[in-house]
Amino acid sequence: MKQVFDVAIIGAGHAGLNAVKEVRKLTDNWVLINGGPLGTTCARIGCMPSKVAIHLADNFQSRRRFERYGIHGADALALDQTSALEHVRDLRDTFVDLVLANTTDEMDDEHLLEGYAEFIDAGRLRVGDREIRADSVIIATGAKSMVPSPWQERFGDGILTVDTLFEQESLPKSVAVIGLGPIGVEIGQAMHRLGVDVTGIDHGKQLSRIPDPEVNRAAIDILQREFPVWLGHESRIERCDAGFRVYSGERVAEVEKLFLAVGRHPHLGPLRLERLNVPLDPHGVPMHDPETLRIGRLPVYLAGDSAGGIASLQMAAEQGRIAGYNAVHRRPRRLARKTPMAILFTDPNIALVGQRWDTLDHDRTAVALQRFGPVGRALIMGQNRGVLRVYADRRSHRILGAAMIGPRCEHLAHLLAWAIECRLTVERTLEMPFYHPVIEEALQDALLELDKELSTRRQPKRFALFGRRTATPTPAGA
Ligand SMILES: Cc1cc2nc3c(=O)[nH]c(=O)nc-3n(C[C@H](O)[C@H](O)[C@H](O)COP(=O)(O)OP(=O)(O)OC[C@H]3O[C@@H](n4cnc5c(N)ncnc54)[C@H](O)[C@@H]3O)c2cc1C
Ligand SMILES: NC(=O)c1ccc[n+]([C@@H]2O[C@H](COP(=O)([O-])OP(=O)(O)OC[C@H]3O[C@@H](n4cnc5c(N)ncnc54)[C@H](O)[C@@H]3O)[C@@H](O)[C@H]2O)c1
Repeated sequence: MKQVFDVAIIGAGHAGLNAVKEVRKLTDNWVLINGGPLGTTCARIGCMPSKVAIHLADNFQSRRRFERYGIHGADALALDQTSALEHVRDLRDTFVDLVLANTTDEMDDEHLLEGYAEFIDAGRLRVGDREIRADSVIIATGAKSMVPSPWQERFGDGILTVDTLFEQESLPKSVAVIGLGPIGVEIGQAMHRLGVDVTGIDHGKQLSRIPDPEVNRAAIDILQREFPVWLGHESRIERCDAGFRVYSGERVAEVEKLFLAVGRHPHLGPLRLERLNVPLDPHGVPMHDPETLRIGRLPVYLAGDSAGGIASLQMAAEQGRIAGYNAVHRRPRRLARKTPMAILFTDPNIALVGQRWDTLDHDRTAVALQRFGPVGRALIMGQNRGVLRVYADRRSHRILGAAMIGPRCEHLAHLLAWAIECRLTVERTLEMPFYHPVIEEALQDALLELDKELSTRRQPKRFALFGRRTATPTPAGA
């Protein structure tokens, strides 16, 4: 068996698989090492199965609008949770098969090694009883759901996470979702809509750390109409006959199970990184160049969730490509800075684009607020809850960022991200084509509001005079 490679890639998620694609353009002397099941976090427990569950739950939820439309009998509709979970697993298996078919299935034993890797030093790895030498190493080991050890020790039998949820035969009757980040909010709402009695709890005051206070308020308000959302207190848990009693400040819920979504942390423990002798950040992530992804001067690179930055599929793939390229080239490529975007697939969607509220220079920023209440398309869809906030620079008139909760905001977020990426001004964006009746008209209205504010500020004196002169009504027919 081969022992010496140009590159060893640790982890067969999207980061590792994209690294392989880059590396194999230059050399065939590489090995991909993967511990745990193949098929990627995205396809097995992450983006894909969660969105299947959400889609299913949203479809079932739409029965609540039927009576309004004159469609009777919705009360008789019932959801078979076992079949619903089977459907999630079926589609999950399809996604996993698609990943495997295009990647690891075609790799031979010389290129794919199953097992957990640990460093002996920067150029040597141990996988089981095998020692591997590599000129460069790419760490792409993903992240792991956090479960605080005291809770694991005392309540482990009652804890669900995204790693175990979709393996259940049926859902619990009641659940406390602890942690309302993207996972807690998306899965919490889906479980509620699938018939689980959900209580959502977070020790922070923001839902999913939404920095814009208007959007955060609207998101809390909208979710709270479906199930209790308790924010701002540490949770205390004890066992009771029903399962668990969960306290949050003055409030208490009795639930059958606990769904923990308190964060996912880089999965670096088994790698024995201390043997690299490099400084680690407080989360145990080696200090590395965020653009080249290289760790100090070692021929070792970090990519994807294991790098500890934003956990998103596109970011993992892109970092994998950069790490793969840099592992086999002398002149490094740098990670391009793209307009940040985060989309939560709740109903309605929550999205953040570009500059966040808490990083804006508020003296220089014009802010428009558009509610989805009166938006024609949203009314037609019966989904007119939510608010859109768009930020623009008062001097350059460029769009800086946005935060929103509203129907189909996944698409508005992309339009805005592309406008920001192209450095478009409010005026130029308004020159783009808009159709009717579409959700994008909410954006058009927000931009018109910004345009009005920016033009008023641009020429305050002239407009004031002009305004006074024309204040006298023109005689009809003049
Ligand atoms: C529930 C959920 C929903 C999500 N939804 C979205 C979404 O809607 N949109 C979005 O953009 N992102 C979403 N994400 C995030 C996205 O899935 C991840 O950012 C992405 O999949 C990370 O890819 P990766 O390659 O870094 O890691 P992974 O896909 O986790 O791959 C890491 C691999 O390394 C292996 N490994 C670990 N340690 C070792 C070791 N020592 N030796 C060998 N192998 C090892 C692991 O077993 C695994 O196979 C979601 C995540 C979750 C959990
Ligand atoms: N649609 C998407 O893009 C999507 C969906 C799901 C997950 N993800 C990614 O997966 C990663 C993990 O998501 P996540 O939601 O698990 O993590 P997260 O770190 O984003 O959120 C964790 C939440 O738990 C709270 N929390 C932490 N400890 C707590 C405690 N002891 N008690 C109560 N609340 C506590 C935090 O305040 C925070 O709101 C994120 O980086 C996210 O971007 C993305």
